Amino acid sequence: MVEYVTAEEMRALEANADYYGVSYGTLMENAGRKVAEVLRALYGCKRVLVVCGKGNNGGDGFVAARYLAMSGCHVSVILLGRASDVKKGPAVENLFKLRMAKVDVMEIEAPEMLTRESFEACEIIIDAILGTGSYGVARGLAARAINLINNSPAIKVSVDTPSGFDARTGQCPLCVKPDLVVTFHAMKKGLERYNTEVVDIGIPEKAMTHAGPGDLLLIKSRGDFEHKGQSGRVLVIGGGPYIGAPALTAMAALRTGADIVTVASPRRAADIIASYSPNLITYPLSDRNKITGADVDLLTEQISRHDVIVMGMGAGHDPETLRALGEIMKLCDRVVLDADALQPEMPLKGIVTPHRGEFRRISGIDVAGDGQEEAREFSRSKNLVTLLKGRTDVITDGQRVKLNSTGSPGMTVGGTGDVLAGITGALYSVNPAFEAATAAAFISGAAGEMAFREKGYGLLATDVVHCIPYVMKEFRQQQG
Ligand SMILES: NC(=O)C1=CN([C@@H]2O[C@H](COP(=O)(O)OP(=O)(O)OC[C@H]3O[C@@H](n4cnc5c(N)ncnc54)[C@H](O)[C@@H]3O)[C@@H](O)[C@H]2O)[C@H](O)CC1
Ligand SMILES: [K+]
Repeated sequence: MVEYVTAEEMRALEANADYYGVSYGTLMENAGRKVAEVLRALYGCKRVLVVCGKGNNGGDGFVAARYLAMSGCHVSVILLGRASDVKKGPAVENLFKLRMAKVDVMEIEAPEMLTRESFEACEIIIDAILGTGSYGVARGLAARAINLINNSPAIKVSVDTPSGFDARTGQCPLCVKPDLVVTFHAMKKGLERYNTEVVDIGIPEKAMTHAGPGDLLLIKSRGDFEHKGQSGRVLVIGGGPYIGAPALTAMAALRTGADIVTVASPRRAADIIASYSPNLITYPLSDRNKITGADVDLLTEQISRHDVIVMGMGAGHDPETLRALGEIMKLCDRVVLDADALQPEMPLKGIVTPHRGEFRRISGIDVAGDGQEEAREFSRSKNLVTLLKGRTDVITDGQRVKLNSTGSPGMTVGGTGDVLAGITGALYSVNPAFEAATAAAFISGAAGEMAFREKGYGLLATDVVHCIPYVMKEFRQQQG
């Protein structure tokens, strides 16, 4: 079965590869070298013209040109722009390396410099103008070059995608018509219509199996929206015998980017939480000490005014409370269930975030190994997403499985599970469940690592909450 990846998924894989030790530069070196190897194997060493864009696709072209030149081929390079326009990072480095290898690079500063002759004195043209970063119809110098390439009698080899190909739509209004496409790592939708070779460029297994910064690229959070409330409205239903748990969940949801977080708790807990932080809106329930059946109707309106409901933390095991939680769950669409809401008789749905003991309680299964198969089967049978917490977390929707190994020994302190539930709820309010749970596990663990670096074993769950925005900012900044 052909496995496809989207442009966004490739960007996420690249970011995870970099995080797991295979840098962008190494990926580009591997990509360009593979293009040169495939081309030499198929066509031998002909006169080659490499046409490069300003982005990383062009960077691959610089690397391919260097390898072909070093193996004795006659290579010339056209850059559609000035050297100073080339994307910072591995592309610029490889333009420098290419020039150090004494390969001539012609910088095109004006369209009239691109003439039919430029594309005729060669037998092979490598099209490294646009790759997965292309959007919309090819324009400017790229459009002119595409037309001239297509009018040339030379063999055309496209790097990653034919330039002008929109990897989001698979459409190609104005595209290079290649004899061969050498695409990286996996097929892209729409490339089936070309003679395409998929080459491995060394993306490590862990970049695919484990959560990483790339998974933050696949989700939206505050900053991706304009108006208040668009970044998600989370209702936390919990508290009673315990008061801190729902407060930790709520603060974590705010720190992750939810716009509005309301805590619905029994009256005593609600009063204390309201005094704990002015950032939190509290909604006192009917009884002073525990969640009861009277709260089911009381909460109907609140539930309709929020995108996600995070339930269970600190609610206790009183039979009336558990019955009430089960009834409330039936009113919810998107829900994150944690702690006391994780009972076998409950109508479990949405995202469940059990540790192994809670997983045993809801599934009857004692997880032996890493829990992947057990969690996947449970998610499949219940049609929900399981985030099974452990030294390595397992996130699954019954089909896909992702592992998360961020986290620190200090996170055994009480409350970190409440924090994870809050992060999960905030992300689930504006993202699909599986992507939200994967990113939440990564963020929670990375925030725990940051807190551990600062506080060692003395870290508290509130320290983890404090680190959430720093972690999110750090990883999103790295992606540019
Ligand atoms: N996926 C991997 O593991 C690797 C991918 N590599 C290569 O990187 C490109 C993607 O690079 P990126 O910099 O994101 O974008 P592009 O180079 O494709 O293009 C960006 C460049 O082009 C301009 N632009 C965008 N759309 C258009 C348009 N319609 N018309 C004209 N110009 C356009 C934009 O302004 C930028 O300047 C991927 O395909 C791989 O080839 C890594 O190098 C190796 C690992
Ligand atoms: K290309």
